[in-house]
Amino acid sequence: MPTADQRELLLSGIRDVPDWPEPGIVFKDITPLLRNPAAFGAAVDLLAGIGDTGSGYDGLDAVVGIEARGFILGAPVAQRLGVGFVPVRKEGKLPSRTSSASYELEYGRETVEMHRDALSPGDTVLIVDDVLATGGTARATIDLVRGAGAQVAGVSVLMELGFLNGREKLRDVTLTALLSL
Ligand SMILES: O=P(O)(O)OC[C@H]1O[C@H](OP(=O)(O)OP(=O)(O)O)[C@H](O)[C@@H]1O
Ligand SMILES: Nc1ncnc2[nH]cnc12
Repeated sequence: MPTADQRELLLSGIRDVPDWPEPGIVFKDITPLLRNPAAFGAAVDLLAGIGDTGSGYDGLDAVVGIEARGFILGAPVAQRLGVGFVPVRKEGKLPSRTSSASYELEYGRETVEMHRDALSPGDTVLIVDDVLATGGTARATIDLVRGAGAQVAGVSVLMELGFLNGREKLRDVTLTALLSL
C-alpha cells in the first residue's frame, strides 16, 4: 500500500472531469499520472505489490489487464513481476476464439472477452485495472478467468470509487485499491 508521500504523488496525477462522458459522472482522468514518470512508476510498483510492506506478488503465471486503461497499467506490472500479460478486451476486438461476459457500467453496458487459450487450468493470475467503480468490469473478468479454470490471486486497482460499492461484488477475491476516493 502507498506511503503518505506516495499517496500524495498518486493523487496529484488524478484529475476530476465533471460531466464526462455524460452529465452527472465525475470522470477520474489518469492521463496526468501517466505523464509523470515518478507517479507512473510508483503506481506500477504498488500495483505489483512492491513497496514498504511487500516485495511483489509471488507464484503468478500472468497479469490480466482490462481494456483500455488496464492495459496501460497491467502490462508494466506484468513486466515488473517477470510474467506474461493477458488482455481482456471489449467485444469484437480479439482475433481468435474467445469467452465473453457482459456487465453494467456507471455509464452504459459492456461485454468483455478473453482468448480461450490465454490461460490454462491451474494458472494463477493478478487482475489489474485503473478504476473500480460499480465492480461490473472486474466481476466479469474474474468470471472469465475462473471459467478458464485459472485462479485469481487478487484484483489490484489504482483507485476505488467507494460510493459505488464495487467491493460488494468482489467479496470472493482479495481486492487491493491503492486509493479510496
Ligand atoms: O467498476 P466498473 O463500473 O465496471 O467500472 C470500471 C471500469 O470502467 C472503466 O473502463 P471503461 O469501460 O470506461 O473503458 P476504458 O478503459 O476503455 O476507458 C475503467 O477503466 C474500468 O475498467
Ligand atoms: N467515474 C469514473 N472515472 C473513470 N473511470 C471510470 N470507470 C467507471 N467510472 C469511472
